[in-house]
Amino acid sequence: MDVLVTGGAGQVGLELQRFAWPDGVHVHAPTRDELDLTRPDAIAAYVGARRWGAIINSAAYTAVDKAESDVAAAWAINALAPAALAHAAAQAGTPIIQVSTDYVFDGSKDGFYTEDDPVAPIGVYGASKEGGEQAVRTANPRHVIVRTAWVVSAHRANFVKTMLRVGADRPVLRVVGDQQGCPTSAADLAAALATIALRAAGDEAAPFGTYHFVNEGGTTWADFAREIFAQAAARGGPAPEVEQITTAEYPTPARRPANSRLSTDKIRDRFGVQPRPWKTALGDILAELMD
Ligand SMILES: NC(=O)C1=CN([C@@H]2O[C@H](COP(=O)(O)OP(=O)(O)OC[C@H]3O[C@@H](n4cnc5c(N)ncnc54)[C@H](OP(=O)(O)O)[C@@H]3O)[C@@H](O)[C@H]2O)C=CC1
Ligand SMILES: Cc1cn([C@H]2C[C@H](O)[C@@H](COP(=O)(O)OP(=O)(O)O[C@H]3O[C@@H](C)C(=O)[C@@H](O)[C@H]3O)O2)c(=O)[nH]c1=O
Repeated sequence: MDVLVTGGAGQVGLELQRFAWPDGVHVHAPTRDELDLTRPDAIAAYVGARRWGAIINSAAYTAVDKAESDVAAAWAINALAPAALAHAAAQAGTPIIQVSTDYVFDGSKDGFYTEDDPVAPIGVYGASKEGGEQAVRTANPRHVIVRTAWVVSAHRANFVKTMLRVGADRPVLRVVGDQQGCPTSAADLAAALATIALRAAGDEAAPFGTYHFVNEGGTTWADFAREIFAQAAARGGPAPEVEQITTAEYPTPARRPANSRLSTDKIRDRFGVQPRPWKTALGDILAELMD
């Protein structure tokens, strides 16, 4: 079976290629040069060229602050490209797995968001990703939308790598402590996506729909930073002090939800996926980066 992975050079796309797929599964991860997702004609041609078992769209415009002033580009990659991919997949009878984000929520809920909670994005990135969700739902009934959050890995730009880099230079870091979410290992997410893709490819009656996958447990960015440095210090890495500040004290172009913790009950129940605690997953990432 052939599986198409977009965004192959990204955090999740890289882990999808490293994943130990069963024998007989071939993962194709075209580069941006081989498949430019801003070109619907190129998407239709690439998808139509082969009989795909499943398509996993992990490509996205992920620069949350930059998206506020680069609206057309964010919408092109986060909404129009998923629409084209889902449409081409539907014409071939192929299931599509679309990766989405906790930033579709406004953060006003007190507790963990379920898949039934209403979306209300507060920034361009979240709005464009929500546009992608809607487009995929409309274009292809054989879809699985997987919302995730706070994705980290040993690759590309992410909060763990930023903290280690900045923490090596400064004795005190100021980090917001009033935004709650769920850190997620790109490798753990990739394993969940692979489970879903294999099921969706082989089962007409697979439980298509919208799901959440994050590592287990919630935290704040400040406490996430503290745990990064606690584990890094045990490996001989930097141990700066983390000063907890408010969102108002760390102004950014994009607003971010105050709470975007996601419930994973549905994916556990329907796909049998069991997320690990985020601190355990973080340990594997630091081992890869530092050992
Ligand atoms: N990172 C996070 O914290 C979170 C991510 N998500 C979602 O998870 C998914 C994966 O994110 P992640 O792996 O972290 O993202 P990355 O930013 O690491 O990777 C995104 C990938 O998309 C590719 N891409 C962007 N534009 C185009 C284009 N026009 N044509 C082809 N490829 C393009 C990039 O290509 P290139 O290498 O050339 O730049 C890159 O390989 C996304 O859907 C994202 O919205 C959800 C929640 C949190
Ligand atoms: C670097 C830094 C950030 N912060 C704050 C800013 C922000 O509120 C929070 C996280 O900042 P970042 O810019 O690293 O993360 P951000 O770009 O908001 O991460 C998001 O990316 C997109 C793609 C998603 O889908 C989300 O789930 C989420 O992971 O930490 C500090 O308070 N101090 C610091 O030194």
